[in-house]
Amino acid sequence: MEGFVNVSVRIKPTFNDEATNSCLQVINKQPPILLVLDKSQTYHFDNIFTPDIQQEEVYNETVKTLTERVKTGYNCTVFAYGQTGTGKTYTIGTNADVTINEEESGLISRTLDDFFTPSDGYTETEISISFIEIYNEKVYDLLLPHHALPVKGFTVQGFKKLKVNNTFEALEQLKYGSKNRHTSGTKQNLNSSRSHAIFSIYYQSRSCTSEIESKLNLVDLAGSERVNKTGNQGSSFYEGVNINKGLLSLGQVMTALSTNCSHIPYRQSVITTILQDSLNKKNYVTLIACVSSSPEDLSETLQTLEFANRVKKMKNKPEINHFITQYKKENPSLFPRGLTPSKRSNLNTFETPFKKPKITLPAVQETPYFVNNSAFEVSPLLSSTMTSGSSCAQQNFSPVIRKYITAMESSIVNRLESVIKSTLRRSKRLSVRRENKENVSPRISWNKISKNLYAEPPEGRATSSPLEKSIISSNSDSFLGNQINIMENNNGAKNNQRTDDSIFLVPAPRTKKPKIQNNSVRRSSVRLQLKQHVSETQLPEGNRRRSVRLQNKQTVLNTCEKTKKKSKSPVKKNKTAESPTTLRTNKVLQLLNKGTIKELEKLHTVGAKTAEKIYLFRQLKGNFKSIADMEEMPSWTKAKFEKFLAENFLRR
Ligand SMILES: Nc1ncnc2c1ncn2[C@@H]1O[C@H](COP(=O)(O)OP(=O)(O)OP(=O)(O)O)[C@@H](O)[C@H]1O
Repeated sequence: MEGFVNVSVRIKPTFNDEATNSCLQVINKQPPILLVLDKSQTYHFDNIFTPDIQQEEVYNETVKTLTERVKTGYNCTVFAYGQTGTGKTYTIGTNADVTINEEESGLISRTLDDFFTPSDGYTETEISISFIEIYNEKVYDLLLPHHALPVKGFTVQGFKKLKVNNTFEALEQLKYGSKNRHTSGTKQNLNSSRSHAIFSIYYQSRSCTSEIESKLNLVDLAGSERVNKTGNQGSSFYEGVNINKGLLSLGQVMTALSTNCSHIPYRQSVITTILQDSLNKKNYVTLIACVSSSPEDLSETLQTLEFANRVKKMKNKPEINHFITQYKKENPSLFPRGLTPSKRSNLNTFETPFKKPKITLPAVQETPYFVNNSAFEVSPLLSSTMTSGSSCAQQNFSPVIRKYITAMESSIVNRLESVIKSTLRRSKRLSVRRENKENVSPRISWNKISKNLYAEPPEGRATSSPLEKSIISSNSDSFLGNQINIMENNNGAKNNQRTDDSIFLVPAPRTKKPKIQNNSVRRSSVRLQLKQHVSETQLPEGNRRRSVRLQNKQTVLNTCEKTKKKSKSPVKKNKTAESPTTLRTNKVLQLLNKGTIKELEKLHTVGAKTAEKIYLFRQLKGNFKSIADMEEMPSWTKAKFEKFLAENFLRR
């Protein structure tokens, strides 16, 4: 597939008012060789179109093959390069009068005709077009002329990509865009293009075996010009500078590509930046160099021919943009060798290439799947799927997509069937047991039990939950003792079956630590009493501070003693103020104090480590000071635990 870039030269016809002498001569037709008379220099090109050659022949020799390649998944680009007024716009067909004369219609309209010719076999094709120009190094959308478009990376953002259904629609857009193009009259061309125009045709097709996304760029470059010849001044001069800048960087890119340079200077101008995806060796590139045979234009003609000659040296190895679905893997024999896998990176200027097919499934009636544990009804969709095999059989999808949908559906149906079967088996078992009047134990929802057990009754609720009630009202020793007995029995019999009463498996509640009168309160009361004492002694103003510092130590100690006595005085506990949680925990606590370490470990309310701690407490003849102590323990660190031991037990 490796080959040289296709380069053709088109010589513009000389008109009456121009010189009749020609500086160019075709000395051989096959292979075509062009001789520059004055310089005795020869050039070899793929095609040399003399002035008498018509548009149709130019198309057949240059773009027709590319159209076929685009249809098979290659990206292709055609450039028209040359001096101003040599027929680039005429050749490409980006002029506004494209539809006037069919014979003179350019490459664009002929290419569109080819794309809209119906192809053989079952293929869904979609043709879209875009038409942009680069004027003064800024990109403008000719189909949506407003502001300059931003270029991010190598991609133009926000240009209009229009889907067209026939050549006529596309040509209408071309005509509209051509009118929006920046043109002005120069000495050499009355309707000179002042911008580079890119007309892109996007081809997308889907068939039963493959999906293709590719594009053809037809680029009408602005003419290279010499300021002294064009006589441009002011803004036209500035336009000319930018045109030449773009053309120069294009030449440098081509040279870098032809000499296999590691760095390709794409970013030197906007035209090379946005054509980066087309100006590379992975795509087919065709150059049509338009020249004038007039001796006056000899230097420009030579420059154009030199450029074309450099491009001719560029070797490319086009890669197919064609991606074949899973089907190829399954049926490799159906696919010819040489089709390389898709390279989606080549399509970086495309927007989302394919719209995902919308799968509209028939409306589903809300019908229950399972009724009475023994029989079930299937929804209309499911039943149709299970019987017909595919709900999208009537949909207009390609065979490959249909195949995948069918596979997905069958896997869903299989799963549903297994669920239905298992549910039926279970319901059958239950009904048999009910018939035999067996005790069918309901399933225990541990979350529900824990909620019922530990949830604080909401405000205004008169009674607690049944479980709460039973625990609170029952004798703690007998109730909890029973539970331990049950557990011990179960453990002994290695019976893992849980009962509704095994409430100890529910995690312990965590309640807020009740506020305890701490030292700070005591200290503040001492300070108050000292203040009173000082005011009572009525010391002179100046000595008051000193006297406070020099307070008799005995006075302070006496005050502290009094406060201690006050705080130690028995406080009447309001039993009714204790919440059900506190009561419950107290009862658990009592059990913990009596039980052995094994019993403690069995209770999941505390972890094994905590059980050890509790046991250690007991060994130390300590007792839990409050509920808060026990409740906080699981989260304690070792240091905190040791501190607690030191403060509460070791001092005693
Ligand atoms: N092969 C041709 N046959 C008939 N007329 C031609 C041919 N080539 C060019 N012309 C005419 O020459 C004139 C200039 O051509 P055109 O505008 O295509 O040049 P250009 O290279 O695009 O110039 P510029 O770079 O300034 O835009 C046009 O009127 C066009 O019709």
